[in-house]
Amino acid sequence: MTTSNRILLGVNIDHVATLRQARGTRYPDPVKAALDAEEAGADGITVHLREDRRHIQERDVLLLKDVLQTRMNFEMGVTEEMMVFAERIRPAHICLVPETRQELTTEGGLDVAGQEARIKAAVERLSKIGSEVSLFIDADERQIQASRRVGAPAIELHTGRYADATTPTEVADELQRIIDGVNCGLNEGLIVNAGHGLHYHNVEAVAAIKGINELNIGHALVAHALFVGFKGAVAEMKALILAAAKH
Ligand SMILES: CC(=O)[C@@H](O)[C@H](O)COP(=O)(O)O
Ligand SMILES: NCC(=O)COP(=O)(O)O
Repeated sequence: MTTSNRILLGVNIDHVATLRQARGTRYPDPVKAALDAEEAGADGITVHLREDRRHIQERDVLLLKDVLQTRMNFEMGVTEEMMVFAERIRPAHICLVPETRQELTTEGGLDVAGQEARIKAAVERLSKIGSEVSLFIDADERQIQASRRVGAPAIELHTGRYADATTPTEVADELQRIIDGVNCGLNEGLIVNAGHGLHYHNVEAVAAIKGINELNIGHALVAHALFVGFKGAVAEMKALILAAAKH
């Protein structure tokens, strides 16, 4: 069980691609954003190749595979098309996420407990290509224990409900749920990551949870980058989470 204060920042560049796709242009290029993020201290780059290709495209993933100095965390739905693509690019990390076409964003965690055989088969298949597989789940004991049973070495706890909480009580309850989830994951022997909806104003409490390995953050970074530049946005976030993790 790791209880060190070291915490990693995974920079999700999906929404750089969102801006590009909005006009069908060649810019802004998420590959450039990834390289800038690495220079500014990102420990890894996260991309979600959605089934509907609303932001990241295959071209982005293929280029990133060649140019990243850090490592790619490839988020994907559990579909045969994505399995085949992942086998082709062999990313260092793969995060299995739930996906529906109509959703605005990833609304909840993967139901691992409800489909253990299917997820176990996917984890086994993707582990064979040398990728570390994590499961994007809610901070729920049932899902965490199922994640361990299907053989995933890592989980990423969905922090969306915490990020969306409005009242102090709600925020405290959601934060406690994440803390309990982290402890449960560590007790199960899992690497515990977290992400979704994290922002400069809400990230410190999550970064301060002992034992979290990595935070994946995207939308807030891209939004802030409009005003301070991508490198500045990443460097600011990295400084914030490192300082919070030290306390
Ligand atoms: C799984 C997840 O949380 C990320 O992929 C992130 O949310 C990307 O943004 P969209 O959900 O808006 O595609
Ligand atoms: N898995 C979460 C992620 O990569 C980033 O989510 P968000 O910060 O864009 O909400």
